[in-house]
Amino acid sequence: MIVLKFGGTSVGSAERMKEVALLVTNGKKNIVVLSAMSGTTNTLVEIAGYLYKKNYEGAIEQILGLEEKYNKTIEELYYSKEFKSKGRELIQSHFNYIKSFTQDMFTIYEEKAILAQGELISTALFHFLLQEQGINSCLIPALNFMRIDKENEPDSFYIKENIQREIKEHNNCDIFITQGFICRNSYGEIDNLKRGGSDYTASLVGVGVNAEEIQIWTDIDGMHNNDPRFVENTYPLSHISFDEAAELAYFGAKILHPSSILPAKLANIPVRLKNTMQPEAEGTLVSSKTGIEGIKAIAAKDNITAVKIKSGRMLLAYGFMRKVFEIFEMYKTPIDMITTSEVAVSLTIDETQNLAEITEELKKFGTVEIDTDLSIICIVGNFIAESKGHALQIFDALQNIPIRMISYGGSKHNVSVLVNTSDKVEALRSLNEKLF
Ligand SMILES: Nc1ncnc2c1ncn2[C@@H]1O[C@H](COP(=O)(O)OP(=O)(O)O)[C@@H](O)[C@H]1O
Ligand SMILES: N[C@@H](CC(=O)OP(=O)(O)O)C(=O)O
Repeated sequence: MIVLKFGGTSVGSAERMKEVALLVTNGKKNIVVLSAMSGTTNTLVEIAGYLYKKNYEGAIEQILGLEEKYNKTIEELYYSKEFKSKGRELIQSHFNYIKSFTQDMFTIYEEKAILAQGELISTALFHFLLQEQGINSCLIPALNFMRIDKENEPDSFYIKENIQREIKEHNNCDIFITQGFICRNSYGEIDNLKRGGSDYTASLVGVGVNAEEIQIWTDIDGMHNNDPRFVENTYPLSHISFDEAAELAYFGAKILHPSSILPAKLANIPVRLKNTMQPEAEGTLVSSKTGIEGIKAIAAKDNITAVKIKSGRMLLAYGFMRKVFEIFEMYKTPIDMITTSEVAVSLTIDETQNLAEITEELKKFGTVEIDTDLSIICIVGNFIAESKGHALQIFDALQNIPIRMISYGGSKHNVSVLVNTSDKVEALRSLNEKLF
């Protein structure tokens, strides 16, 4: 079995959906994971924003705009009157549900239910499309098998058991369609795997059914060596290892959700990144093979905050680091980079909801400085300990850029530098010129 995930741009119009239909019908029993049509989740987030503020006029305007977009898509998507009418009914029922929130209390639970509508609609529309084409497809609702636990981590055992049950129950189907992104939480409420989470769904589904391969179909021909949104002349990498892909995804390569590689790595299921608009392009294969030595790619992660704790008294004492880390653990805030000196510890975080409380706690150990608007530039590759010159190349490329922190040697796949976000694009371009 192969799991094929199509992102928002890949199902972003009637025309695109028809192309996806051609790609998934290759005679095999595949599982298709779909995101919401592009722009939908962003609009649903905006609608939720209006509803929180009780700005019903603003909410209704957005809701009607989105509904109209879907009604237009229906006209282009289906050929027969029967399916056009089925599509319209489906849209009406989802939008009546969304409109119902303009009359009631609005909390995070309602927000999550609204955000789920994008994937519920795209998968139902796609299922109708395959049915109209005479393809024997089945919808298997993600809300029946995708679950996260109290720590917001996927419940792998539950997912495996329930997706396999769903597939068995629909044994006569040729193509299985399910929603990316959405799930239930440990209380059974509708929840999600965070923005961009459909890749994560694909990976968890792939592991749940022990797939031959997990394919992530998007709007670019694979993982590029640098961020194509900021740098010209980037190129796709034909092969990278699980570790390299995980570092790139975590440090900002938007093509993959940060958590999507780990489940595939643990189950040793290859992940292939493909371009829906150019299916013949080779794409990128992510697997356990390490590949050649050297620098492979660069990514950047924004919205980084640096926290510096200065304490002449405590640092030399053993146990100091543990106390610092415990505070971040207490507030469930992951640390990305860390450096130490004799009198200070500097570290970076990207989740700042609890920064005020963390700062108060840290002040018990010394003075605390907070720096915002920073970016981590992550240089990824296979740096074996004996090889020389990589650091020199990197710092030569960054000679005109103020560097705030450096992390080298933490893993053999990653060198990270912290820069001001205002210098990020120049840093990415300069590294591109010097390294590739
Ligand atoms: N290193 C990279 N390689 C490829 N794409 C990247 C990279 N870094 C950022 N991107 C961006 O990721 C986009 C694809 O991700 P995304 O927009 O989430 O797709 P989808 O909607 O299919 O999930 C590309 O269009 C590209 O601009
Ligand atoms: N629709 C969700 C989930 C997702 O993964 O979308 P995409 O595959 O288009 O990045 C989002 O926009 O966050």
